[in-house]
Amino acid sequence: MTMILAAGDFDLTEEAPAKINLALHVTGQRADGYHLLDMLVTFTQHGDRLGFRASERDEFSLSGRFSPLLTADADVGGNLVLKARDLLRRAAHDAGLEAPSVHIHLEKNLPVASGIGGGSADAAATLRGLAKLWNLALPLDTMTALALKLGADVPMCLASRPLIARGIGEAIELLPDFPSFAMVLGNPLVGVSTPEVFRQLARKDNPPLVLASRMPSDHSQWITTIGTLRNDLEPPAQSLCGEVATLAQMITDEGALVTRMSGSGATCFGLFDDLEQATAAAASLHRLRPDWYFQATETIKGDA
Ligand SMILES: C[C@](O)(CO)[C@H](O)COP(=O)(O)OP(=O)(O)OC[C@H]1O[C@@H](n2ccc(N)nc2=O)[C@H](O)[C@@H]1O
Ligand SMILES: Nc1ncnc2c1ncn2[C@@H]1O[C@H](COP(=O)(O)OP(=O)(O)OP(=O)(O)O)[C@@H](O)[C@H]1O
Repeated sequence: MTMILAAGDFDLTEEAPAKINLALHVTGQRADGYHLLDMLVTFTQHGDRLGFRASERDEFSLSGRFSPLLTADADVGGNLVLKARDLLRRAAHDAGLEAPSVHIHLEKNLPVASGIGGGSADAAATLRGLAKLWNLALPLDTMTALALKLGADVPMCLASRPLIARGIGEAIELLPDFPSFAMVLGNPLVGVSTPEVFRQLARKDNPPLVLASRMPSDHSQWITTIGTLRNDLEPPAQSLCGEVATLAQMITDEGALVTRMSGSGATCFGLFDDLEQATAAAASLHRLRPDWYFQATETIKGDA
């Protein structure tokens, strides 16, 4: 079913911003095999959107460019939106609260399995949206614990504000003074397997993310600082998927101040001076590769 997500059709709507790993340093490995990460993370204005309305029975519908890659069937696809709904409903019932039937609509604008955490963002937006619709007023700690059960990136996406995350993503420090950046997102629409990228890492004990004792104080200092950081998953992703290096070079050639891959790829981002330049770059990239995904956007600034 195709449906345009118009706010008026729903009791409330919730944005699900893309998660961008401005830096991702792999610093070790836990006994269970999961890798320890130091991440500088921000979120974009562009993202998925969810709509919620009271309904006689639970319903889930999808629209948007990337919705054909997902299924609305809870049992087949195990969509994270439905997992988040069920988890929050159980927590509400355990607390003696009502969590009535609901129609959830997901407008899927973000490429799937692409290193920008779309599924995690949708799960977090579902927790935020349903907590409001059901008037749950659960403590932030409870919401964060529920988020972590849905995935390591979901607590970050619950915040959807610039932050540093450590561990596997659960230890979060918000960055209230972090600026907004103009950004181009690019994806060759070729899947890269996250476990395979981690398996191909040459080293698992890379230097941690160290920001000088004083945080950069403005936009241009942050750009310089971000330029000195890394995504340790980029070399293995490049060797598994040749398009990643091609894409990064194309974004750099459009004049990006910093170009890097996000997460385990294949999405790469470029930082630009302003949205006008980012929009022109995205249009030019689209002309070069109309079959790939390019999007100009701005990132969400910290809540100072
Ligand atoms: C790398 C990040 O993009 C950083 O934001 C995310 O943590 C990845 O999150 P994701 O796509 O939800 O991936 P998950 O489903 O959690 O993990 C997929 C697989 O990647 C590997 N994995 C993932 C995260 C991590 N810290 N160490 C790992 O070794 C594990 O083999 C895991 O089974
Ligand atoms: N709502 C959803 N949106 C996207 N993917 C979903 C969703 N629900 C379940 N999935 C499944 O989750 C997997 C990961 O999708 P997602 O888009 O979150 O990955 P990602 O962008 O690589 O995330 P990360 O940056 O955390 O690695 C996909 O293979 C997809 O089938």
